[in-house]
Amino acid sequence: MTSTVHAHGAPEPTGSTAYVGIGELVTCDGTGEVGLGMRRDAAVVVEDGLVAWVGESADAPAADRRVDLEGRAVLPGFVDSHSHLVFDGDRAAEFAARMTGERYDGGGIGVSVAATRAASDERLRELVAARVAEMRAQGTTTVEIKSGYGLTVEDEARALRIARELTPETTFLGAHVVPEEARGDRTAYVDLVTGPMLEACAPYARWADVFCEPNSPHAFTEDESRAILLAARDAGLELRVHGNQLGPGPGVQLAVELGAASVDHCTYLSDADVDALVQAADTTCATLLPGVEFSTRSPYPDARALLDAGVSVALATDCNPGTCYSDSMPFVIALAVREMGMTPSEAVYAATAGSAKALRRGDVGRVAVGGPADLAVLEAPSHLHLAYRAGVPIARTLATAADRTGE
Ligand SMILES: N=CN[C@@H](CCC(=O)O)C(=O)O
Ligand SMILES: [Zn+2]
Repeated sequence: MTSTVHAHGAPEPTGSTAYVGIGELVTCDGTGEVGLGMRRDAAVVVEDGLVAWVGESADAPAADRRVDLEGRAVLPGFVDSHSHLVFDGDRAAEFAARMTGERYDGGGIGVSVAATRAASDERLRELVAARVAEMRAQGTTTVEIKSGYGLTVEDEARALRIARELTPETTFLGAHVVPEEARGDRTAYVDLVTGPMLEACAPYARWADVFCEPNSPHAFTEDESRAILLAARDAGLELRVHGNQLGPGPGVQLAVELGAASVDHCTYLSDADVDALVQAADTTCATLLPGVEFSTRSPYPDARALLDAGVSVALATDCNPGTCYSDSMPFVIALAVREMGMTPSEAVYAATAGSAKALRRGDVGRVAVGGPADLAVLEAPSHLHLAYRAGVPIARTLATAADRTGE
């Protein structure tokens, strides 16, 4: 375990801290409006990285330190359950081309693969750490990180080793695309992913993921995806799927069939896909990534319809160099409200407890006594301001529990 860090890198002091004068405390305890568990004039006492007490500010017990938040809102730190932070290189020109009409088809991933392979361990480690620090500065306290820009046995294992230094939520994505050198023999590449690559990566990964997308020549078919996910499951990894991003496809049904924790994107869904997600709501979340629709000029998924049908909806950034180079959960919340029909409360829940569910984590994404003290604070009196003041940096991490490195 590494030591606890504040958003700005200062160590969390040992002993207890009473955060008092919280104008609005969002606990996500499942009660009240959409489960947000809101309390007014609240206080939270944090001790050694854990929440030790929650209650009325006036009743707060004595602590080693007392911090008056003067009416600010406090909420669980955001849970970003989908990111691809281990990369080098720049694809800003690809983004600019899309803004004038170019379509995204996954072809640019090869550019990031070449740059990432060429980077030293030290440089990659610095890049990933800086991105995680940027997330924390905006209120994110749990992050999932995928591999997928290595696509050789050594480069994928390296990406996961580096990611594992920062989070236990690491995901093996050797099946991101078929790399250029393997295009002539897709079967051989699938054999590599399900064989030596999986074996080298499994020790550093909790999850396995596949870019299942018949609408991209670079990604994986339903049969290829099933074979890769089954092999990963046999190796002890839990499953997630990139599905239905570029058009209708088999991703959602496959994720549900295999009991994946989440199917991510869900931009193009059929009625049968929605039905399957409703049936599987206890097991499989639909993780929506509206930063991708923003950055690829694509239609947004209909979150309103999914929520009304009873689907478990999560929100995440998908921070990556191609489809969304933003690691801002407040930006995602604002898009979810403005473009996908979610209420501000639904969006905050989906970005905290909902996204924790997509990682099968019952401990994070909520504020509960005995749980990790992962807290975000707003320069605002209410969670409504996250969407209301879009683009303004009002969220920051207030406290984090000890970094959970999975070691
Ligand atoms: N679609 C697959 N992977 C990423 C994009 C990766 C890239 O373009 O570099 C995504 O989730 O959108
Ligand atoms: Zn992704």
